[in-house]
Parts: sequence; C-alpha cells; structure tokens
Amino acid sequence: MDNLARFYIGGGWVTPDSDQAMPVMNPATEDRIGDTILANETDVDRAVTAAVQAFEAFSRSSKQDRLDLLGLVLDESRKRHEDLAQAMRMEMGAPITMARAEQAESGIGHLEAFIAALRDHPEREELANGDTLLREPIGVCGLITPWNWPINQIALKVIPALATGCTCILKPSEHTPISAMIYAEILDAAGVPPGVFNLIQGDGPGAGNAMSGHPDIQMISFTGSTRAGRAITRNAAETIKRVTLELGGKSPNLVFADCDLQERVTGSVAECMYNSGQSCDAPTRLLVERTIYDEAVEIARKAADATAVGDPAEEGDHIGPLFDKLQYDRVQALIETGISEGARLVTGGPGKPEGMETGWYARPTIFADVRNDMTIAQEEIFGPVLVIIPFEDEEDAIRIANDTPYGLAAYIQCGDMDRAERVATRLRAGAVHINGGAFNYGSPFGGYKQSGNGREGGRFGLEDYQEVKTLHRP
Ligand SMILES: NC(=O)c1ccc[n+]([C@@H]2O[C@H](COP(=O)([O-])OP(=O)(O)OC[C@H]3O[C@@H](n4cnc5c(N)ncnc54)[C@H](O)[C@@H]3O)[C@@H](O)[C@H]2O)c1
Repeated sequence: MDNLARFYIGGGWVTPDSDQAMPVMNPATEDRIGDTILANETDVDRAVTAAVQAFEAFSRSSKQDRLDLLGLVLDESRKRHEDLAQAMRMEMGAPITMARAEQAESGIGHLEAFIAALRDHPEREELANGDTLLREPIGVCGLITPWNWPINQIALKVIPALATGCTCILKPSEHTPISAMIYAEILDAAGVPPGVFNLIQGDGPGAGNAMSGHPDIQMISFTGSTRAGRAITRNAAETIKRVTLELGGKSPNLVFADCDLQERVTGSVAECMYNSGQSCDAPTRLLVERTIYDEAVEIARKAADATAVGDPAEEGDHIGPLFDKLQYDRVQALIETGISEGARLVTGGPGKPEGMETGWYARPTIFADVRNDMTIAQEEIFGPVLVIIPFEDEEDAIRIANDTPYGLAAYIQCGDMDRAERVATRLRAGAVHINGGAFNYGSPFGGYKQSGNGREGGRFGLEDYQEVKTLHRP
C-alpha cells in the first residue's frame, strides 16, 4: 500500500502535486483502508508529458518486441493474481472466490486473448488496387475506468494500448485505486519502458475532465456511466479526439415457453445478482412469455430467496455488499420508486438483509408485473434487483426488448435454436447470450445505442487504438 498516495509517472513512483486526499473504504466493514490522492491538472500534465516523450520510441517498436513485453506482463500478472483478488475484495466488496476466479482472472484472460490477436493482426497489408495499408498507433491515450470490474476494464484498455505501440495515462475509478496501483506495479516489474504506461489517481470532474480536454491526448477510452460518457464526448470534441465509450445497460432476457424453465430462470436470476448486480451487461429485465409467466415468477422468487449474501472475505458463492454507501442509497431509492410506481414486490425490498447491519448489503429483490415504461425497467439500478415483464408473442418480446435507450447485451432462453437466432438478429445489442452461453475472452465487447460505440477485446479492441495510413505509389 506504499504507493497508494503516489502516482506512477515516467517509470517511477512520484509524489503528486495535489494534496487532496480521499479515503478508500471497505464496503463490507465500512472501515477506512487508506487514502488516495486526487490528481490535479499539474499531475495530469506531468503524466501526459511523460507519455508524449515515450511515444516517439515506443511507437516504432516492433510487433515482436511488444509481444515479448506482453509475455513478461503475463508472467508478472500471474504472480500478483492473489494480491489483485484481495485488493478488489477490500476496495469494492467482490467475494473472494469470484474475485479470484473472475475479477483477477480477467486480467490474465484478456491479456492472453490480446497476445493471440496481436500475433495474427497485420500491421501492413497490400490492397488489391496496389496500395499499401499501414496500421499505426494512434498516439497518447487517456484511459478512464470504473469501479465495478476494475481489472477487467483496466486490462481491456491498457493491454491494447501497449500492444499497438501507444503510450497511455490510466485514471481508474477513485473508489478502486488499490487494484490499479498493483497493476502499475505489475507493469513496472515486467519492464514496460518509462513513460509508456502512467497511472494517476483521481476523480471525474478533476483529473478525468483534464484528460478529456488535454490537447496532447489523441484518444480517450472510457468505461462508465452514460452520463460521464456524454460529458467526456463534449469536452473531447474541442480537440477532435477519438472517443471510445463502454457505457451502461438495461439488458433484456427473453424467456420463451419452450425453454428449460426451471434451469434457465434460476440461472438468469443468478446472472442478474452476480457481482451484487453491479455489471453493465447484467440481464436485469426478465421478459417472460405470458403462458408460463406465473410459473417463471415463482421460480425467480425461489432463486432470489436462495441467493446468499455474505462477507466477501469468506469463500463461497454468495454475493457481497454494494461498493459503497452512495450506491446503496441509490439502489434503495430505486426500490422505493418501483414500489411507488405500482410494480409488485415479489421478494426482497428496501433495507439490508436480516442481521447485516454493518456493510452496504442490499436484499436480492424481484419485482413482477412491471411495465417497460416504469423507472425500474428503464434505468440501470446496479444492484441485486430483477424486474419481470410479461410478453404475448415473439414480436411483442422483441418490441419490449428494444424499447430502451441502451443496447449492450441481450439474453434469450429458448428451446428452438432457429427461433433464438432469428430473434437475436433483431435485438439491438452488442452481444446476445443464448441459453446461458457465456462471454469468451477475445470476442468483441461493446454496445449499440447509448451503451457506447467501441468494441473492446481481441482484434476489434486492437483496432480501436490504431490509425490507418495508405501508401499510394506511382
Ligand atoms: N459497457 C461496459 O463495458 C461497462 C463496463 C463496466 C461498467 N460500465 C458502466 O459503468 C457505470 C458504473 O461505473 P461508475 O459508477 O464508476 O461510473 P462513472 O461514470 O461515475 O465513473 C467511471 C469513471 O469515469 C470517471 N468520470 C466520472 N465523470 C467524469 C467526467 N465528467 N469526465 C471524465 N471522467 C469522469 C470516474 O472518475 C471513473 O473513473 C455503470 O453505468 C456501468 O454500466 C460499463
């Protein structure tokens, strides 16, 4: 934790210019773990200068050099796997079993997929018309990440930046600085050249804003709320930056009568509650065919009641607390809104689970008889709350599914694969999961509509960080 109040700039840990401290809290115990410093404009300038200076040499490194470097990052990532899992357990309440298997593991999974993608990704191509196409690093990149999947998001940005020969400044969420600090230690130990990767800690209005407006940053890659994505896009317009956005979601989950109802609804509830509901692509709107509606609601109720909530420090498949009081209050307010708008509370509801007074734990909650125009069906709740909406037929299901400003993911539970694929093509979402099909590292991840505009991971994730140059010869 020595480096928590320092930034990693130009290849070393430096004392920030800012002295604005912010406490880092453990959401399970409500204890203060330590203090981080919120960067000011001088700190941002210093990190950008280091990245600009490093760009000249690193942008001309060979693909083989970068593959070798990523191999060393992989070795170091494996060594710090447990440290990363414990950090995310402490700073955002990820239960330790899933913190190891998913949160920390994602840093390795994405890295391996990027290495494979980079090997096959041509940086020079001969076009049929005789011209030559070169893919070059876009320049200095500002990477801004959220608290809910801290290392997943960091790896999805830092690795492709390094892989393509860009230099970067990472600003993680001010709520999860510890995992980011360890990630910087990993890159340092792997021998990433000075200035190629820089870490500053800070918040949105301060450091984030200074980054999106900075004239020497050519690209901002952002993951977080649609609200912040909009503000970044506006601010970045002045300097015509490339802005890639991975934003919020309210993903529909279409349950057709011919699916394996017990298994698929139980699995769907678990996916919604996973990470305490704090996943951008969580299946939070369960759309159920009318003929099986009552049965599905009852299965969902039992699954929610069976969802254990517990201490993240203990091993097991329980869910943990919400990441802090801010989020707890927000989730409580939305549960109250659901009740006041007339949705039927099936289980859960306001308050903490019985006997859990300390920590920002919420109750696994199910609302039924929800209309799609209700606030709880339109807004991202980001807590363990599932809303259930009936539909009449396939057309009705597709209409309700697409009736959202978001388009990150969609889910289909269906006994007929022809129908599943037919419906999938009509859903306005970046990914469609059929009958529990899970995300695989290396596949593109990103949204339609107000869920964003880029695609992270694998080949598509590399291309986001590249410019294309054409050579025309006589
Ligand atoms: N689509 C995806 O891939 C994906 C993945 C994870 C999370 N998310 C979304 O992230 C959100 C939760 O994360 P959060 O609460 O940390 O989001 P947030 O938007 O509040 O913060 C995200 C990051 O942006 C920074 N930030 C905030 N305002 C900013 C501004 N005006 N300028 C520059 N930077 C700013 C924050 O400091 C933080 O680092 C949810 O909406 C979730 O759906 C999306």
